[in-house]
Amino acid sequence: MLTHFIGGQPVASGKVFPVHDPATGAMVRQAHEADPEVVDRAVRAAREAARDWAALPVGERAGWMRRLAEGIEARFDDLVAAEIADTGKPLDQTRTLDIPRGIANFRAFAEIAAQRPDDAFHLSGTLSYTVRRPLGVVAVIVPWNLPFLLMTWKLAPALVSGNTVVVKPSEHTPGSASVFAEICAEAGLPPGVVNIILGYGASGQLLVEHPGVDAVTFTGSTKTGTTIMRTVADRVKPISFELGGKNAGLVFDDCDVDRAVEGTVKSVFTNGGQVCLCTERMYVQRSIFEDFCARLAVRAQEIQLQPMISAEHREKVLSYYALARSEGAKVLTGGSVPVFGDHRDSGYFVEPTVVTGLSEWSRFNREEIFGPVCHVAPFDSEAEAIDLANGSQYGLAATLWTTNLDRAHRVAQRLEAGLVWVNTWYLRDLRTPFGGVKLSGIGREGGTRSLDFYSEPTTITIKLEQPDA
Ligand SMILES: NC(=O)C1=CN([C@@H]2O[C@H](COP(=O)(O)OP(=O)(O)OC[C@H]3O[C@@H](n4cnc5c(N)ncnc54)[C@H](O)[C@@H]3O)[C@@H](O)[C@H]2O)C=CC1
Ligand SMILES: O=C(O)/C=C/C=C(\O)C(=O)O
Repeated sequence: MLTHFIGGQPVASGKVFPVHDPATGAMVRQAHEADPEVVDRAVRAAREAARDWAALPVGERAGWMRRLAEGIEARFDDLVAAEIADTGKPLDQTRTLDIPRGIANFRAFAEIAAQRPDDAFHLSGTLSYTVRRPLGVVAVIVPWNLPFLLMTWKLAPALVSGNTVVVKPSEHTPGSASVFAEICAEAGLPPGVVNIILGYGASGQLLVEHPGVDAVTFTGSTKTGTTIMRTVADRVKPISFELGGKNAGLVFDDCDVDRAVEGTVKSVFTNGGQVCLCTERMYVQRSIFEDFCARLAVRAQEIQLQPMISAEHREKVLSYYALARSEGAKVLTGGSVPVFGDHRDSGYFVEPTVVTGLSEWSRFNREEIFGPVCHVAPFDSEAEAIDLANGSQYGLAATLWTTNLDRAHRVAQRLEAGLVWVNTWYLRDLRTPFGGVKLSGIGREGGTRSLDFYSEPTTITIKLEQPDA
């Protein structure tokens, strides 16, 4: 039974909820659900720890980040097991991406914070300099698709900046967060610096509306992002949001087609398509359209399947497969539920799916599906390709495939997206700004952008006495 982690201690509450293995549908564990009393207790614990934690020199907090990274390394296998039990991710991906990124997040932000120079300006007899103060208590609300990666992506910069935190992982994936609570305790992190509460969206709602919470960082659906925005509006709490995507991939006929097909397989199907950066709208130059579609459909049939996170999410993805048909799509591959003939038949799998033939105005091409699926459409000119890519209410990521360097720069700079990858997908440098435009989010995290969000600057200006001439 998983408990909350508050003030350095495991804490139980009245109600519990089940967590299922998406690969089999079986219940793997139960977890306590945070009620108003638990949420209040967690926020109070964070507030009590805030002053001493903020008072530590940044170098000491960076040292704590390195110790947490070592703690993750020591519990690597436990974290891998917890993440797979909750999500059904492939072992290889979990060992090479999800958990290593947790380690990298703590190490990267330890260095970025410790090495960041302070601002100072000298102007006609004045000296101005800036000191940065933490925000206080930060609510960290994260989703189920990359649970450990995304939690630590926010925790590391929040903590190294001097904030204390209350984290609420997704109700579908409390496992790795609970192992992380043990890591914090084993490392001897001061009680109350990291608090973790478990529960559904209602527990998250209680957390963000708590008057003791100073700021909210959230990754998840645009719908929940707008709810949180409304909730915190009265208190003008700072927010940082990474929300949904309906990302475009552009394939020009001067590309390396093998590379473009393989890259597209990754960008559409990684993590079962359950990454906000995944591509759902492919646009391919007409001269190579038929060949590209045929090759993508073949490769889609060969990939290792990953289940959808829940029965409900599978229904949502399948409803879009049905919608594609009703809107008149041609299904090139997939469109249904795979049959394994074993225990996976009670899991939450869907077939990787590639469709064509829909208009840009179809719901299928406008709404985030968040599954292993894409629509492929032809284009004739560079200008048309850019218009198609930009014709979305989302603007998180875009991918383009071309060997023409001028075109790569020209097109990349005209795409309305926070991130553009050229001849690759999901290549991350943790120092770069990360986030989206339009319905895809507010603000940027990554590198010093994260430190800017998790702290407030105070500018101090001193009038210097001029020496007598
Ligand atoms: N772009 C992204 O990164 C993600 C997008 N999604 C999309 O969202 C759809 C719904 O999935 P959900 O798991 O329901 O995502 P969600 O955005 O509702 O959940 C993310 C987190 O927010 C919490 N939450 C929910 N309501 C809240 C509230 N009012 N106040 C505070 N916290 C709250 C949840 O418990 C979870 O920890 C998916 O089908 C998918 O399309 C889901 C996860 C990540
Ligand atoms: O930071 C990363 O590398 C990945 C981020 C992915 C998301 O924010 C998401 O899928 O929601």
